[in-house]
Amino acid sequence: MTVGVDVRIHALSKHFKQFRAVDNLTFDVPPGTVTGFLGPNGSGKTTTLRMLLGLVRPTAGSALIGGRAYADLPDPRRTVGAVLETAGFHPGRRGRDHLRIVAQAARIPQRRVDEVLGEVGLADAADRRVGGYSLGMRQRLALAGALLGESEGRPRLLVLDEPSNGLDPGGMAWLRDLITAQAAAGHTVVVSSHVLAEVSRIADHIVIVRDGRLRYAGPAAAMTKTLEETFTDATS
Ligand SMILES: Nc1ncnc2c1ncn2[C@@H]1O[C@H](COP(=O)(O)OP(=O)(O)OP(=O)(O)O)[C@@H](O)[C@H]1O
Repeated sequence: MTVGVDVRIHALSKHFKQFRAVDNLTFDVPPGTVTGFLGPNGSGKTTTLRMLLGLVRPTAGSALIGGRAYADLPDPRRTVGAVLETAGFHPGRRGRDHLRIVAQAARIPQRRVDEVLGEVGLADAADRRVGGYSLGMRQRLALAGALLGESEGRPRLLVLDEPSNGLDPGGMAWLRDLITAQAAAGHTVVVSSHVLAEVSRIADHIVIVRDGRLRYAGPAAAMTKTLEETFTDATS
């Protein structure tokens, strides 16, 4: 097993005019672990993840994946998979066609499309238009897109922003198994979620932010209280 991709957030800030959405944030994500990225609504989690993925330009600081900014990765879609939001699909497109287009753009073999459709439980719905998908089905399609670039023996980073949104209980259990299997295979997973009970079952490492600032970072095993109590202490 190869363990490789770490994430380093250093003195990262994003200001929207006078508003500090992310404020001098520094933390590391160890490679091959699941890191739970937590914080109340509006605390800057999505903005941080978008900067990590090169979608938002930082006001200051850096967000590095294996020592490089996303834009400098030689093969970003194969190194990083992300689930950010489920609203961005073309409603008239079929699930399989959406993935085919993503695969083609990233020079990922088309055979991966059917593999990931099976992995996320969408094989039977692959030829339906995404506009008719439920929220949970769109979330599964987003996860399929994040898994497309995976290839044998190559460590990756998965960035998952609220991935359990809309999933039914079976879907939540499936997602939990997927995330722990990813880390067991040497991949790094950063997952933001408000479902603390789920996070406490899967996370090796916990990062908590509030008002764009770091409030807690450390191994889950080192917490002296429950995740709920740690979260409340860190954010009140
Ligand atoms: N493009 C933007 N322009 C202005 N303000 C923004 C922009 N993007 C985010 N913000 C603000 O930055 C703050 C942090 O937002 P962000 O989405 O990062 O929080 P979050 O922790 O992901 O919240 P949630 O848990 O609700 O998803 C919010 O107050 C939000 O309104």
